[in-house]
Amino acid sequence: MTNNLQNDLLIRAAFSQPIPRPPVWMMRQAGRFMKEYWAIKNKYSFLEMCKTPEIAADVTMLPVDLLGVDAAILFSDILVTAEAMGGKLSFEQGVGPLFANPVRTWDDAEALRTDVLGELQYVGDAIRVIQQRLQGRIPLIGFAGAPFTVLSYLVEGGSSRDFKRTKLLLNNEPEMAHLILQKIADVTIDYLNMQITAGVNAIQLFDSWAQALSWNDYRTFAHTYNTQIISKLHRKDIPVISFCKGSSVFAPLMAEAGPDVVSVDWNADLRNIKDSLPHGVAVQGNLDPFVLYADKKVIKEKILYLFERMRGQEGFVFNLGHGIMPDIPFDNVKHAIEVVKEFNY
Ligand SMILES: Cc1c2[nH]c(c1CCC(=O)O)Cc1[nH]c(c(CCC(=O)O)c1C)Cc1[nH]c(c(CCC(=O)O)c1C)Cc1[nH]c(c(C)c1CCC(=O)O)C2
Repeated sequence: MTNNLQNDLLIRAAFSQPIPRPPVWMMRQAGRFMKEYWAIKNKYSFLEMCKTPEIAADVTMLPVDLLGVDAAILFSDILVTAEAMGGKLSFEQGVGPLFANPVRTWDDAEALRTDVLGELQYVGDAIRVIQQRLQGRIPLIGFAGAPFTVLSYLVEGGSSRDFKRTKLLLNNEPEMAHLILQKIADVTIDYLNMQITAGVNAIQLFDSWAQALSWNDYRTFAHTYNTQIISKLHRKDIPVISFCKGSSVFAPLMAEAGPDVVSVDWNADLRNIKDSLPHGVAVQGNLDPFVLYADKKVIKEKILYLFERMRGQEGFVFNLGHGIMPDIPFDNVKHAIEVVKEFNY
């Protein structure tokens, strides 16, 4: 495989090639647990940060410069596609994302736009600025939200604990759900291909809340669309990582959708998941992020336990089972990354 990266551990691990140690990056590695993030966040709104390429690049680079991770992830959000489609999106401090015009009727669903790449050009611009800063040191991961998870925010109007309205829609009005899901899938395909053209080195698809679904509903309302998206990416040598909370259960279906890597939450034993997947599908994960609140000695032990379980396995990317929480001590995150980087099989 050829690429011009100085550190291509992530790419090699994603394609299940031999590597001296697992690569490390962490979901939500650019965020509120860093005081340097707050220095920027106190001056701009979250969406302003996402939409100003220089600022998005500054934030993307924070964990690269301060933590020494093996991959950068674009600073953006999974909900920018839904905003471009017509959702009136805001992020309220302490509340999370809100859509002022939730999708509740057939008319709302039909009004969602799909020809929206023009409105997402700021993301391509940010990718180009970030790649100038990275200078090929490490890969840049682009990403998008998967249709089911994005639909849940559009329908609920924001975050939800039980996904009651979303499930009511899937159960009572499946055709309307499919209309919305297909529109989000179409936008996501264009959007990820645009990120690839702009220069990302890997892609992660976030279906964060798929755990809410039954197996059958996951297949009908999530898997179908994720499969479509992954099959329509102009991947060339760009690996695709598929993430959901619930991957401990849904990993077999996730692998069937055709990604290079399945990102696993912290419930399952990672080795058992790896062994259950078809040969050549890599895994990413799966430290419980709450371990990062613990003493440094404990953090190290839990990481080394995971590495022992994965000994002899190609196709392993170290990550958390879900994102870093905002109040996790920075020093603990840094310690975890150092433990991984000092490791050698
Ligand atoms: C579900 C989801 C969202 N966004 C995302 C997901 C999938 C990952 C996951 O399951 O956690 C993905 C995401 N969001 C953000 C990134 C940037 C890259 C990274 O560092 O990982 C990524 C990859 C920045 C962000 N996205 C958000 C922030 C916080 C904004 C702030 O500073 O207030 C950041 C840094 C806001 C956001 N965005 C979202 C929520 C629910 C919230 C509010 C809750 C929270 O704050 O954690 C939607």
